[in-house]
Amino acid sequence: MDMPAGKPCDPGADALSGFLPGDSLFSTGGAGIHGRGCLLQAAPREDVGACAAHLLAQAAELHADAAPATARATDGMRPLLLGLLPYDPAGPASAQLRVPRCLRRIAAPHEPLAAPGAAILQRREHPERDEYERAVGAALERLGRDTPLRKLVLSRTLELELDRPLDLPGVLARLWRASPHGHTYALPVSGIGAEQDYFLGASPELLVSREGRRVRVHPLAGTAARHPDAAEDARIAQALLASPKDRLEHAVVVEAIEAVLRPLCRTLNVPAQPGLTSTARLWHLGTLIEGELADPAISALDLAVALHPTPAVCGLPTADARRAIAALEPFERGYFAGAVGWCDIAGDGAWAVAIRCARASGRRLTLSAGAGIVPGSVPELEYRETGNKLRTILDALGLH
Ligand SMILES: C=C(O[C@H]1C=CC=C(C(=O)O)[C@@H]1O)C(=O)O
Repeated sequence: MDMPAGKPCDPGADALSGFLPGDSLFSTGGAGIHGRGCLLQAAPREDVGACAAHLLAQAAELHADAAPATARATDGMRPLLLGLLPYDPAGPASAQLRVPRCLRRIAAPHEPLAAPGAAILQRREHPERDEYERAVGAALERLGRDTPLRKLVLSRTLELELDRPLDLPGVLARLWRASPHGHTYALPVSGIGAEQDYFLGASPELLVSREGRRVRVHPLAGTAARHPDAAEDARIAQALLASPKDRLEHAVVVEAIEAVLRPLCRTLNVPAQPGLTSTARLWHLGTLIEGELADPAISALDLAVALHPTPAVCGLPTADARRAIAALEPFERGYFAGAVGWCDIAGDGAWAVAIRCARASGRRLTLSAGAGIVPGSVPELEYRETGNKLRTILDALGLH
């Protein structure tokens, strides 16, 4: 096992130019954590929280043994892990927890970034448009029946083969620049060295953050495509805020989150009305929920595990929605619609909903996006909405 301070960690002066195969990234707003290599890792199937606590305790011991050089190797940060939780804890993808060998804080890239210039050799939508729209129709039928199901999220994928391997540092820099208020992330998911598969993206949605007792959650649900004309863009945003269908889609998410957090918090503020959040391409309804933990031993990762999957990516009731999704989606979600983030040894951390993402394997990428279906959803519009969500990654690749 490599010691954390054995080698100096000098990934390069520029924010992401020194990003190497095996490195990890998670950013919130303008500040990022860049992890170099891997000191310890685990792929727990069950009890992710306990496994993380054990991993961090081991890391702390190693850090203590290498005390004088530790501050240099970890940029003064406490031992922390970067992690990825799959959408389905019982599915084939297992949770990934890794304590990087070295850590450093990095800032968002500020130079204008050239488009990567990759071209698409092959593209395949899975499911294809007709099949996706039929699945939305079938979901609407289920919602209309006498069932407890109130919402489910249906997704689709876009598989691409590029003419060259993905320029990961370049794409991450472009994702981060285009999502200055979101969470840009990249974690290795399998393979070794240059052959490493990555799960990457730029999520606008905070699943949960914890700092001491302070907890924040910022669920998003309800979407409209932005418009280049400012007046029209503002009109679209107001129409979204007033849309009963989108308000319902959003309210279901807030209700589920409140039900999880209320028993864990001694105070909890849940605004009665959603606000608006924007990305480069989309408007979303969002509600910032803030609270104070009753028990400070509950870590950011424990909270992420408790909340995941929210109805922003699954549905309500969760078990019914999960079953309906499994019946209607013809693919395995893997890490899409999971959670990605970090947690340190004090239990502080931040986790984003793993959306606006792709799994990359050399020249091959699988992009995924979903849309919340409630009574009143229109299959064609949900297809278009998922297309707009896929553009987060396509824009970063310089593709259309
Ligand atoms: C499931 C996704 O987005 C979620 C987050 C914001 C808005 C959503 C919506 O309006 O459907 C989704 O709940 C995705 O981007 O794949």
